[in-house]
Amino acid sequence: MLGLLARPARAASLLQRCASSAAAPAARGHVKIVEVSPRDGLQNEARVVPTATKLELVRRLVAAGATCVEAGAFVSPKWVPQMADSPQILQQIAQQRGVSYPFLVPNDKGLAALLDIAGPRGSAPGQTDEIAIFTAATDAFARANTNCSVAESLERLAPVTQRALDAGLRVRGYVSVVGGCPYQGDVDPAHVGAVAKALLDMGCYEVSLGDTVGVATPAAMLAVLNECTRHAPVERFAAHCHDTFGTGLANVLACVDAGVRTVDAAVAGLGGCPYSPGATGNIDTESVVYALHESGYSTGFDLAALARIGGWISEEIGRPNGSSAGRALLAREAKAQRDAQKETRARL
Ligand SMILES: CC(C)(COP(=O)([O-])OP(=O)([O-])OC[C@H]1O[C@@H](n2cnc3c(N)ncnc32)[C@H](O)[C@@H]1OP(=O)([O-])[O-])[C@@H](O)C(=O)NCCC(=O)NCCSC(=O)C[C@@](C)(O)CC(=O)[O-]
Repeated sequence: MLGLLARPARAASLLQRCASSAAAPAARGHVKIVEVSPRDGLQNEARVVPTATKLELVRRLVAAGATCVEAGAFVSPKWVPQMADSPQILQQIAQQRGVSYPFLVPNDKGLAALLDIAGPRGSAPGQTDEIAIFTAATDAFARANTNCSVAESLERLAPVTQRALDAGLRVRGYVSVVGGCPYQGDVDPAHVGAVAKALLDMGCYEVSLGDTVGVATPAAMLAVLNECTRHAPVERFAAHCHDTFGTGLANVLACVDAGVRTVDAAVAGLGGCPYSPGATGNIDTESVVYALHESGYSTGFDLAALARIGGWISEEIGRPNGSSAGRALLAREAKAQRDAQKETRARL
């Protein structure tokens, strides 16, 4: 991929090819993208984003090829006001066959509220087939995020997980601050491995490794992955990278090279971390999809459609588009449209 940078003409034609088709060659297999923008991307927005906009974001992402969209969080609205309409989202989401819509659940109260709407799996309306539970690699971050230590959060989450599994839901786990903590600094990868193991032992089908504040490097993510894979095969782990220091995409690609086949990302690089000053959003889905397609992986996404969603949602919430890949694709599309109009006028 880096070779492209030195060859603008080839880069331009690759961009055009990427923008025109989701069906890039997939010689190296499929990477699942968990689109987290409706939840992780929007949760820190100070201005309330209308429920209809969130639903439209989910709808557009699925239309662009997403098969897993993290659609909201049944957390305390006192802690995260932006997620207060998650029950309405779950009720109103136009669910598509073959697409998962996980919701974050921090405790029994959140699960009870979700099950009140969703019911056991298979009982419509408003069903989801998946929840995501979350803890951290450090006590300081766990306290800031969930008001309890890591050990306490695991104790709290075990019965939540069991109850969700009994209701037929799949449970995904998150470990935050795997690459560094804004309060405690360095994080021991072996400790991340132990927390990830606890989530897997509980019944999580997968654990997403969150570089929450975007400080990890590829070497750091690989050290974490090495420790985690002492406990379970690499397919049980996902990469969740933020891009504060510009290493997000390199971290994702290093993890994929090491065998990770699920990557979390947010369109337009939406997001941020309320507990880490200056932390930027999630790695943008557009650059992840571009880099994966160009590296021979499939993702199922239509990159041009994704770029349009990034432009649209950025305008809706009044933020600059945080995806440089998305901005480039949109600029090229706009130029192609202008050229086509010029040509039409010239022919008349
Ligand atoms: C865990 C708690 C609830 C503990 O919060 P607490 O204050 O210790 O709990 P509490 O039991 O004392 O409850 C406080 C109030 O919240 C209510 N409450 C309690 N639970 C719920 C619930 N589920 N749904 C709705 N309301 C709830 C509860 O009823 C009570 O209301 P009051 O009685 O005062 O009116 C709180 O700390 C919380 O909600 N934290 C969530 C914070 C959060 O959502 N953070 C962002 C998601 S994690 C993340 O972004 C990282 C990730 C996943 O993306 C990966 C990465 O990047 O690393």
